[in-house]
Amino acid sequence: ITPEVSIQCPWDPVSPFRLRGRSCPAPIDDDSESSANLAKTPWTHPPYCLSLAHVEDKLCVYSSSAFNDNAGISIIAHPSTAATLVQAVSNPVPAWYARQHIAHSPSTTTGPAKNVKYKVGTIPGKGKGVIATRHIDQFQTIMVSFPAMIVDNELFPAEEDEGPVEGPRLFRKALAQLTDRERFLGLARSREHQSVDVVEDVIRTNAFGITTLDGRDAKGLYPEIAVTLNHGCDPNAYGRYTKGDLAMSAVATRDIEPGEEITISYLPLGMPTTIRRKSLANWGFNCTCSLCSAPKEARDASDRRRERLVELYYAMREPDTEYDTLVELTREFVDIVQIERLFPKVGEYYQAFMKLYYDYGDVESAYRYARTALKFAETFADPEGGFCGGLRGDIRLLEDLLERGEYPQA
Ligand SMILES: C[S@@+](CC[C@H](N)C(=O)[O-])C[C@H]1O[C@@H](n2cnc3c(N)ncnc32)[C@H](O)[C@@H]1O
Repeated sequence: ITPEVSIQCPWDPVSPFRLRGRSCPAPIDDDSESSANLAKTPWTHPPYCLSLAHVEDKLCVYSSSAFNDNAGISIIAHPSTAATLVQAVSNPVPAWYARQHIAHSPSTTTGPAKNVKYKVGTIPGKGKGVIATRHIDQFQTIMVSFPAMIVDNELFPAEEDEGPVEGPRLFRKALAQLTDRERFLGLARSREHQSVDVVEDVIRTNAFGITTLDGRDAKGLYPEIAVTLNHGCDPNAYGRYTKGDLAMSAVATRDIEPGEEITISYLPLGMPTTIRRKSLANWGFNCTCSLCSAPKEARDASDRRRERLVELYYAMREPDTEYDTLVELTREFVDIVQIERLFPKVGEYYQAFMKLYYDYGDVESAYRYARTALKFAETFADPEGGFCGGLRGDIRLLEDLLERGEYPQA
């Protein structure tokens, strides 16, 4: 690693408090030459690196004690990934707004809990949970959390495989360098009976899957969200991750009234009961959410609708599907999405519709679906992420086609 080399940061921050187009600092690791650059970074400890047997580059622990109002962060990543995280970790902006929602944790609250529309209370059958105290509008951000840890998925092979033997050493260092260790250790574990490292267990049980700016899959641990929000199979909130500032927010998928429990889905949305049960086994609890505890007929009806969505998805793609049939199938699909309230998936679904209608030469409908897809994606996905960027490009292309009128009519 050559310290002088500065790579172009793949992120143009949206925040007005940060500069556009700044380059990322050079990657640094534990060799003496590169650690001379430590002062230019937010890292408060020298990188602690291990060369893993089957991995090309080193994996290192990077920590910043000041991050997120001194809660601290530890990151286990390749040096090149850590370099792309420097901007987000240096950003002092999140502190005031990340902390304003932690009303239930006075020891860590530095300011008045303004705008907090919920409280933490007891939920029958689920332990603690989050309850709305005021009306929350659909699409509103309910809470924001910043990560205590980010770990490259290299340390998390498939459940049945053993992780690299060096894993526990990296995990231990990451925990030791965390300012607020209680915030981490207070989280649930689900493999206490097995010989799994505590840090690994906490992360496997509570972390969200995220992608770093350089496209690496990782796990992000967001304690405030993980410790409070219970799982719902028909949730009224959705976890939205924004790469540029590393925030995870809970966004309302529909209007929420005071007294309602706020839930997110721990699983991909839209799964039928049997698959949900199997997947939830990973968390080791019997789901008592509104859908799982609904009468059997209601659950079966929901399952049928969810299974029907998959059938429709394939039927719409059949090459011999007539245009009129496509329109009918789309209507049925949209109706089910409404009934099952799968609003965070509208971006993805409507993007697929855009492609299909375009293939049928119906550019006007393709354009309408693309616009709606973008509106939902900007709410539930990362507005600066690749999915939204791709949609914006598609919309420009479709606008251009519509303006020129140069396309075969449906
Ligand atoms: C991240 S914690 C959420 C807060 C937790 N209720 C508590 O009191 O600490 C996840 C745990 O909450 C419980 N939980 C979450 N969603 C649930 C659900 N839908 N049904 C039953 N228990 C649930 C399970 O014990 C699960 O392991």
